[in-house]
Amino acid sequence: MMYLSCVIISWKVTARERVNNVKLLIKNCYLLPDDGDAAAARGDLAIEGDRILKVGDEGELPRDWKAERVMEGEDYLCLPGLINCHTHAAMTLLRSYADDLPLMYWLEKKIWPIEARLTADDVYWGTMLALVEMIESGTTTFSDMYFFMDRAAEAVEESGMRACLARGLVGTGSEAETGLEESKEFLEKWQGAAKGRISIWLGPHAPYTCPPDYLDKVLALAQDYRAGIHIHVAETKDEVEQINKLYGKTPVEYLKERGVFQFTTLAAHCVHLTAEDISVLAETGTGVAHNPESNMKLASGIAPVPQLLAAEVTVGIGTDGAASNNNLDMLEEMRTAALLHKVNQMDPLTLPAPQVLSMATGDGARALGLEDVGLLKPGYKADIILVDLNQAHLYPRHNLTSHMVYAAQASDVDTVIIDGRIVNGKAQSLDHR
Ligand SMILES: CSC[C@H]1O[C@@H](n2cnc3c(O)ncnc32)[C@H](O)[C@@H]1O
Ligand SMILES: [Zn+2]
Repeated sequence: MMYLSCVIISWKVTARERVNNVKLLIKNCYLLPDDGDAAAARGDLAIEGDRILKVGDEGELPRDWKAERVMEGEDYLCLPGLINCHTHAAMTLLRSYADDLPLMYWLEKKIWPIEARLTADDVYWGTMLALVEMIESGTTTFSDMYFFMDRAAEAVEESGMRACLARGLVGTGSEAETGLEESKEFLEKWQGAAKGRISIWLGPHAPYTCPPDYLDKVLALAQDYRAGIHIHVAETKDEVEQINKLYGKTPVEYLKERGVFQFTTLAAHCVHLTAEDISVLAETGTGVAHNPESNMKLASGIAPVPQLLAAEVTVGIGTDGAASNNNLDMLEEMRTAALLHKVNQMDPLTLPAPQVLSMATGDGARALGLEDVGLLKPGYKADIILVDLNQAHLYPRHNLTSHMVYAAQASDVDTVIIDGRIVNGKAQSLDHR
């Protein structure tokens, strides 16, 4: 833990000159066209405070507007920050701790026993490690479900990141009531904190850990606090069988019957769905967090993403925790999503690059109910990444959208801006070009 805290503190020091909400102008950078067409145009992007003021030709700069800081964008692609729709940040501490196992064995025999021994401090440092990894690889918002969430929220506040945080809730055993109490206190203390960068959700873990009477209590809390619900759904065949045995329903039917989908809901995984389940998710406006690498590694299956998209369900992308992935790299996750569904459908037209990039940005934001996040548009939050295109693997520049999905690497991310602030360590290099 000592070594980990030294690494993180040194990252914080490198990023010490975070630029605070100034008038920032990124000049002549590449901007992707809205329709993901081949040609990326060049243009300027202006930020004032926490918001985008102007992008390329969109919007007008006031005549007397003068940038306080100018960045030359010549070799940079400017993108909305990536949105990791489902993770368990502090599980970085369990990276490569238990691999090559199926979900339930992995959880019951390996993960839950060691999680029972984690302390609040562990969760702070594990979350901090995740934040460094996510920010340095271009993620600007994440949606998390774990415990000791006060400490996770502290880490988020310090890092400058945007996050939707949920205290995970298991409805059996002594933890059940404590979890509800803690969720209530968490909502009261942290909803809208860190200048609005933190949103608090409720995190009933899964249909198989949350019996009906417990889900009802969670929903009563959701009603009182107008909070969203973040839940694992239909992740494995075993889950579907177990819920069918218990309630004679699919996991989605079970949650629908309890009234879960009447609230803003983020359903993680959704691997094993019926056609009827997909209609329910579409009709209720439920967002889905697709986690292809975790689903592949735990051999849970392949989520019916093309079918969900055809039904107009909003699908974002997540990494899941670092113990089942084993990293938090959203560029890699995009590439996996695109390739997995093409080969699964035996159709290279499935999940084209522009669609996958939207899932990892604007669609992810919509799945998290963040209305002014995820797009480079005037009035939107200034959550922006600059990717350094001057890399052997990013030449020639035929199609920059494709480059982001199929060729870019985490280390290409140069500058990360969240809420108008530069939050990463490498960013200062731009100043000296
Ligand atoms: C109660 S806090 C969250 C809880 O979820 C566990 N978890 C991590 N990955 C998964 C997954 O893929 N499916 C179900 N549960 C998962 C994590 O270890 C925490 O205990
Ligand atoms: Zn998960």
